[in-house]
Amino acid sequence: MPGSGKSTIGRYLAKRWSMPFVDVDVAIEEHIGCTIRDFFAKEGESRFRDVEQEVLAALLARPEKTVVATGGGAVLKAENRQELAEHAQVVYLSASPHEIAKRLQRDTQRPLLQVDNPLQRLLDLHAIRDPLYKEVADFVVAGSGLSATQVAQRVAMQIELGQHS
Ligand SMILES: Nc1ncnc2c1ncn2[C@@H]1O[C@H](COP(=O)(O)OP(=O)(O)OP(=O)(O)O)[C@@H](O)[C@H]1O
Ligand SMILES: O=C(O)C1=C[C@@H](O)[C@@H](O)[C@H](O)C1
Ligand SMILES: [Mg+2]
Repeated sequence: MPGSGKSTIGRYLAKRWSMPFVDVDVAIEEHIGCTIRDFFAKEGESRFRDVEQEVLAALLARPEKTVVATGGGAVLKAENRQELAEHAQVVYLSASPHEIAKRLQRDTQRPLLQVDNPLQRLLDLHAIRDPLYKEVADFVVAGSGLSATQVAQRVAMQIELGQHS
């Protein structure tokens, strides 16, 4: 979900494993040459999703092991879910819409949440996406009530356990 901690936790994991970290949102902004917010306003969400698919596929094709923070909506396209399942270990950072709304109270950068009732928007997004996140994830780490560092440690433990079993 937007605000679930993908960028924060992704950076922590990359440091822990001495791997490169790529935030797909940042890679997209480099590719389009403006902010995602402006791109949404100018070109619309559908065009954004096409660019997101292109950038994500290119990142997943990299031979180097990399920690990737996807955009929150990457799972909406079946092609992205397929690519993720095939080329990555996927972690779903689950967090309740109420907790995310609290974290992002002062945020102005996430275009989907610039609405009168961001909590309702998060509840709607969660209802649509939760099954898709679960479909594509190798495992789910529940983040509500935990600090970002605690969540990152749980994710690291799950992945490291998987690699030694
Ligand atoms: N487990 C956590 N507990 C409390 N705050 C957190 C936690 N995880 C992340 N945060 C805070 O929530 C905010 C959003 O986190 P972050 O930017 O990492 O989310 P994101 O999933 O990358 O969002 P987006 O999909 O919009 O890119 C940040 O201010 C971050 O410090
Ligand atoms: O949840 C979403 O659909 C989005 C999340 C962000 O990471 C960006 O990819 C963009 O703002 C769309
Ligand atoms: Mg992010």
